[in-house]
Amino acid sequence: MPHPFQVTARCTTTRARTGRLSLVHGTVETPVFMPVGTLGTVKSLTPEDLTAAGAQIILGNTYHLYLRPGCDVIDRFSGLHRFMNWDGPILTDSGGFQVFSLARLTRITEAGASFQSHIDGSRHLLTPEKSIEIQISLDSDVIMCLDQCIAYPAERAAALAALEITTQWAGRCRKTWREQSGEKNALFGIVQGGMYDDLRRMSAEALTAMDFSGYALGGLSVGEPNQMMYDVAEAALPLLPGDRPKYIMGVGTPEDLVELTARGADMFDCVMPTRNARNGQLFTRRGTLNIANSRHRTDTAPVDSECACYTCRNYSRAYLRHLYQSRELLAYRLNTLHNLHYYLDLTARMRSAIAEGRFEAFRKRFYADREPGGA
Ligand SMILES: CNc1nc2c(CCNCc3ccccc3)c3nc(N)[nH]c(=O)c3cc2[nH]1
Repeated sequence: MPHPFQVTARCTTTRARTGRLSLVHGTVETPVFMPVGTLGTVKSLTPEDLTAAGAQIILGNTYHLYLRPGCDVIDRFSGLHRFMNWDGPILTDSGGFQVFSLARLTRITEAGASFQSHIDGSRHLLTPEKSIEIQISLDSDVIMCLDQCIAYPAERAAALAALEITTQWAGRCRKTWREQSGEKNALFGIVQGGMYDDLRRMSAEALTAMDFSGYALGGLSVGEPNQMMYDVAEAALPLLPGDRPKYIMGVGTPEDLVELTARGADMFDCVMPTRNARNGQLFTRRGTLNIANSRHRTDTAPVDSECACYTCRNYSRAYLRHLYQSRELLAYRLNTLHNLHYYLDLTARMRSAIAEGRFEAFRKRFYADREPGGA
């Protein structure tokens, strides 16, 4: 299929832009935040909840789903959509990052990543070909190349070695994708290179030459200072083709989404809205608040008086604090519904601001609303 992305509006004073990504299971308006659904579920939410909250595309994960429930189970449903009853677009990560961050006794060779399952200790070899085959069997709309994410800090030589393996694997991924999926779904290359601008340029040029449907910046949000992440993204994003979507993996806070959209990024994923919800940290326009704090004990107001989500329309901070203190299951669901709505609404407001030529005003207001001590 011709590459599936077109830019629909551009900011004149920053690199922010809106775009449209046409995928097999639907169209995605960018900038977009993609809720993480590691094990075929965005924890505590149904697909109807996700749609009501404004989710356009969700994330699945090759590593997790391959280990449990296993591809043979998902094959019975012809893919992840029917298995989890989500009929919108799905992006699957290739498993590289999860092997490094979750598995034990991982060994990387040119062949692939050999590792021990964090579930039962069984040994596996994840090759570029295998990762693409699993993502095709998941019927993923956006497939990610298998890559090697380098930790932070990393010596230049280690960053170079990881990007060379990543580049070699990208070629093998593209070959398998062309042979086995007929290019039906989109395939994204992942730029590595640590915090070294010259290595990032080398990686971006090598992947651009292979002509992918879209490109991701990997190797960020791995413990580096925030400003360093912004600087690496600022230097690397313009090296990628302007007519292809640019995805920054594992990012980030609301501020990160605003700052990286301003630098030209189109797609984001992060566990923060869902994970922090389960830890009682709620996002609002004024900043974050911790619902366990005793100051909310008798507060009859919603989390955020300007929020239109189900939680804010129906429940008070006092009730949410009570549920959280009681470790009631409903606490996780209501907190997650709110946080996900906040992230999805933030990206929807950015899309409108860019389309209407007022992104800088939006960015100023975003910071002006935030109270120093949080919400
Ligand atoms: C949090 N910081 C961070 N995350 C990164 C990820 C994973 C992105 N999230 C995908 C996901 C999908 C389903 C379930 C859970 C997570 C990366 N993935 C790849 N392939 N390569 C990276 O360099 C890379 C770098 C990252 N930094």
